[in-house]
Amino acid sequence: MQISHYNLFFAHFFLPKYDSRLCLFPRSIIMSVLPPVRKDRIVGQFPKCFKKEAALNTEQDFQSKVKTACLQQRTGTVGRFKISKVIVVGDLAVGKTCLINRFCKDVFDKNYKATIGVDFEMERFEVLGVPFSLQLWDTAGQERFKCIASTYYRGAQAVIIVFDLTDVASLEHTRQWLEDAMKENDPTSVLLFLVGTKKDMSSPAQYTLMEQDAIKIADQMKAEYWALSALSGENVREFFFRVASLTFEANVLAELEKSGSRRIGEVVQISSNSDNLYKTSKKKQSNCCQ
Ligand SMILES: Nc1nc2c(ncn2[C@@H]2O[C@H](COP(=O)(O)OP(=O)(O)OP(=O)(O)O)[C@@H](O)[C@H]2O)c(=O)[nH]1
Ligand SMILES: [Mg+2]
Repeated sequence: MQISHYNLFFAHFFLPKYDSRLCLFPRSIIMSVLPPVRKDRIVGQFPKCFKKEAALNTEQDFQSKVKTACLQQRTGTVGRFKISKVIVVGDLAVGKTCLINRFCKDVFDKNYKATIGVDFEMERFEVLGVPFSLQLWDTAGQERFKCIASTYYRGAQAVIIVFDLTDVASLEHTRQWLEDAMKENDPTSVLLFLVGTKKDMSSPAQYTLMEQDAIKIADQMKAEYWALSALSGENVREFFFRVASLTFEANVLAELEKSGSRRIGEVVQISSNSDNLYKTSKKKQSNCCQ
């Protein structure tokens, strides 16, 4: 689903209850807007990282409490009406649009057409039997469009910082892109990915040198490193499956934590005042205002 500026205009003015921080739309809108999950978007196994030395997680499988929650359909808003926002940032012409287009539409355009402001694509997955949607925001790298694009950074659950494997300056600039993206987001809850594109254009010797530097930067940023090619498609699907799975797992864990803390609150209330079991929220409010 290619969203033009007219579509963004529509989203802003005609979806009034959209909460950009939580990425929550009313369920009726989600049901009518989202396409069904494609067969090739079903994630059954935990996707592997690209490089163990620059990975967010080196586990072989989803956490067992996540698998149990999915089996028991206890995933809260995940799988029902929550959409996770992913922003894609990086210098101009590094290949952000081509990367998204290769994954979402399986096309590649060799002609450069600068993104003006932002575009977004919606991708639906099914992870461990639970439907899960990613909203992929493709932002402009050109300086003159940066201020428009940066207004869409807020509320991201994952940030993909892209550089060109044949252009060392674009790798150096990734620190600045990270800083800008983090001004609008909570660094403790955002998943970071550092992605080198145009692998098909890089000679093995050039690639090895670039990868050493990229892994160092990824480590400092606490990001997961990937190298891929939108032209050949190498690693593109694997990468987005990894983004979807890690984001999904983080969302389910957050839901489990939320429902766990609600239960703990109830137990405290029951033992402290057995006369009225429904006073939990009032008591909490008065405590927090003291
Ligand atoms: N050989 C090769 N060329 C690529 C690859 N990815 C992108 N390109 C080319 O790089 C140029 C820029 O690609 P875009 O995807 O438009 O770059 P962008 O990062 O979206 O640029 P802005 O929208 O200006 O920020 C185009 O000419 C693409 O064809 C790749 O993996 N391999
Ligand atoms: Mg673009």
